[in-house]
Amino acid sequence: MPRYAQLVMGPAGSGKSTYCSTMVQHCETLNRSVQVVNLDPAAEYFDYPVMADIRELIEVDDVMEDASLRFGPNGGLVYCMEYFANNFDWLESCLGHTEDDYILFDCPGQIELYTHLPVMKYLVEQLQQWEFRVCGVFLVDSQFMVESFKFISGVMAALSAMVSLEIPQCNIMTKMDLLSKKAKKIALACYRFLDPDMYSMIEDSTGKLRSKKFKKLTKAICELIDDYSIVRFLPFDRSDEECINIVLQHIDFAIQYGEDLEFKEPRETEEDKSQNFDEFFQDRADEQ
Ligand SMILES: Nc1nc2c(ncn2[C@@H]2O[C@H](COP(=O)(O)OP(=O)(O)OP(=O)(O)O)[C@@H](O)[C@H]2O)c(=O)[nH]1
Ligand SMILES: [Mg+2]
Repeated sequence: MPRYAQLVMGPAGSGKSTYCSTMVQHCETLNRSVQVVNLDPAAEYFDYPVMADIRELIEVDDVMEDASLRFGPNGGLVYCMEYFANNFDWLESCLGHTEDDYILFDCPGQIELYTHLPVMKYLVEQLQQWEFRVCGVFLVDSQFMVESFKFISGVMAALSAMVSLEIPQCNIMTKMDLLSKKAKKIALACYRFLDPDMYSMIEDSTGKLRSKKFKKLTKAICELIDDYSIVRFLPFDRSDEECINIVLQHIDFAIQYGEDLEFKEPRETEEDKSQNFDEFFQDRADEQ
């Protein structure tokens, strides 16, 4: 039986931990069992029950206090994640092996983990060896939509995670509830941000630039994103059950969740019913 995992990634403060707790609550109402693993060694607060917590293995504060290592918060976190990558047996013992596991991994917010460090790739490979089907879930704060430059960098971050992890990935625009009604309507109606139209981004962003060099560079970056044409976003509003459901369905589809679940009897078609009626009346006629 396959096991299922969502790797919840994204820049600091993009709403990863909130996404995990919202999903857990949503799945509870659907009567689906979903567990969460905290992979953020610097996490201080989250409001979901954890099945495993990386802080039991290593904590950033301990690394920073170590006089021989002398790391700051970011270096300390990278050290912790590398330590974690060398100790996957800890994770294996925490995960155990239940059939039809569905686990959310709440990852840290350091962007370099998704752009060029190999730790997340090692984790994906390890999970795949343990028969997990992994879907990347990359969160970007919807406040990024306010400015084209910010948005382009958000798209680039999502794209580098997609390219480096080589797994199905759903990109999600979080905190949609914070957008004003008008902004939300525009975002949803014209799909400019959800299905990025890089050519209108070029016009938007290069108009403000004076330097020709930067104009050219921005244009080249936008064209690169457009060439890949695989970055799309789903809106995520934690107060809207329908919205949460659509996101979950996309992810389930990407990892084919439910494909191996027990087969349910199809409903009888009209033809079957009439056949049964025919048999019934035949039996009654035979009896008489
Ligand atoms: N209104 C609103 N606030 C949100 C939403 N998601 C997250 N927040 C708030 O944004 C802040 C950061 O959210 P977190 O879930 O901690 O973000 P994170 O990505 O886990 O942050 P790090 O682990 O520090 O990288 C918190 O104050 C949340 O309450 C959302 O959908 N709507
Ligand atoms: Mg968090």
